[in-house]
Amino acid sequence: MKKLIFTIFGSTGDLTSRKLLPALSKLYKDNKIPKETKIICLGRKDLNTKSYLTYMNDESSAPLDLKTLEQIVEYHKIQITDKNDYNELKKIISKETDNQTKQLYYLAIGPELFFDVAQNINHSGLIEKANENQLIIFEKPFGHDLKSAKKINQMLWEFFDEKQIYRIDHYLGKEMIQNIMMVRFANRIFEEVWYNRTIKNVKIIVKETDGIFNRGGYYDQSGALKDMVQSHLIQMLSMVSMEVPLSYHSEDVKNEKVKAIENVSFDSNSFIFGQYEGYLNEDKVNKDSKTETFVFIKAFVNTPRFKGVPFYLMTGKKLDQKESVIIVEFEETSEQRKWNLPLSTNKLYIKIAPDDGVGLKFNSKVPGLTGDVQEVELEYCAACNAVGNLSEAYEKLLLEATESHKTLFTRWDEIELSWKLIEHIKEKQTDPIIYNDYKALQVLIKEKMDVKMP
Ligand SMILES: NC(=O)C1=CN([C@@H]2O[C@H](COP(=O)(O)OP(=O)(O)OC[C@H]3O[C@@H](n4cnc5c(N)ncnc54)[C@H](OP(=O)(O)O)[C@@H]3O)[C@@H](O)[C@H]2O)C=CC1
Ligand SMILES: O=C1O[C@H](COP(=O)(O)O)[C@@H](O)[C@H](O)[C@H]1O
Repeated sequence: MKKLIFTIFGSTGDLTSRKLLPALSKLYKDNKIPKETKIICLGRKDLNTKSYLTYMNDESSAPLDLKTLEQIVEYHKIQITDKNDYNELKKIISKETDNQTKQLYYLAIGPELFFDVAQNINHSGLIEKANENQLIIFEKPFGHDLKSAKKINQMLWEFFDEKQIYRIDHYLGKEMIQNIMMVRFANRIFEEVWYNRTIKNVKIIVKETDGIFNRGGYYDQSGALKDMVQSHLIQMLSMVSMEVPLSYHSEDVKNEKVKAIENVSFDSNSFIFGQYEGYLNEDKVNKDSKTETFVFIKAFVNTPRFKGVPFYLMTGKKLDQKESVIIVEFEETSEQRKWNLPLSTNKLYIKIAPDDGVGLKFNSKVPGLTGDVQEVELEYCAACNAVGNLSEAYEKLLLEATESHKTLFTRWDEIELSWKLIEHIKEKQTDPIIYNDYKALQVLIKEKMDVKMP
């Protein structure tokens, strides 16, 4: 690839300021994308390139690398839902393009706009079907329910080849999510015990301290189930529970993930939905909204390997800390049971954020003249061992897309099945309880399900 044109629809939004622009400027600075890169940012706001970058810098939670971005960004005001504006866009892009140019079209917009924008891109000839130099990337959530997701996907297959379609789940770009397969399949000590006879339960946890910022318009229609469970949590669950793939090629891995998702069921008595106190005062949130900002679910993966093992899924906003982690808890040994001592169970921690790493808790003798036993932890810090900083998920994903690698992107059947699961949960959804303290939720989970969530 000699030249790259990266076009962003929804370029004035939160995702672009906090994730896409920082990732693109870093990739450019590190010479990971061509010297001849142009980022075409499209929006409705009346801005020029200079005022756009100033605006985005103000909006971003951390300062942008303006020096780099000034070299590659071009802002254009267009109405992305108006097909007539695409003639102008085509002229802008054609000016920069030859047959060596890779063109990526990134839809950093809500799914309600996917249809119009994809159709306009197709009808204006910006992307020709089967041209593998022209790719289209969709942010999550892909649709807002099963029906809309199917409709979008059907339309995409009319306009584009599957090879041109990239559906993002940014958790797949995270270092430790990619490490799940390594930990499972490249270590005899884990591979041997990855079964229901040795695994007691699995906890998949994504806690956030932040609220919804100014995303009320989107979030209030979505809630934690559609915003987080449908994508990130189900992806994590499938990677922990899938069978050994035939090979580590994208399609083989996805085939196994799909089989795992197909076998998921829920204990509907376990469901807990919460809404943080003050949510109703957030901008663009309905004053009587019942949208959940917290969810706890007990799930099962009904495969011979995992039948009977509870998978506790939990995610929420305004909780005690920012933490994404998978905890695999193992059964007691038969000796432990015999001794009837209060010994801990072994626990494997796959730490996704804020620290990237792996931890293993096990029992060990207290050193010295005592026979006591204590729980100790072995820790591996991936970030500490990386050369330079670990790359952020979006850096990895954008780079993969520029190189036409699809392993870290989701396939349609994964998304379709995940939406089916969300529909099952939604059928049993109850009004959320109001919380202002994570401890109260912990107590509730303990009382209701007899499980201690960290
Ligand atoms: N923010 C995040 O951390 C994450 C976001 N996502 C996903 O990315 C997508 C974008 O999210 P985010 O950036 O947070 O959303 P924002 O609400 O911050 O931004 C939405 C963008 O879409 C544009 N837009 C909205 N409606 C229209 C319209 N009718 N016509 C033209 N442009 C429109 C807005 O333009 P204008 O400024 O003119 O209103 C803005 O640029 C969503 O699907 C979200 O789920 C996924 C993962 C994380
Ligand atoms: O997709 C989303 O993810 C973020 C959490 O991602 P993380 O990388 O910070 O763990 C979440 O805040 C947001 O609501 C959701 O849309």
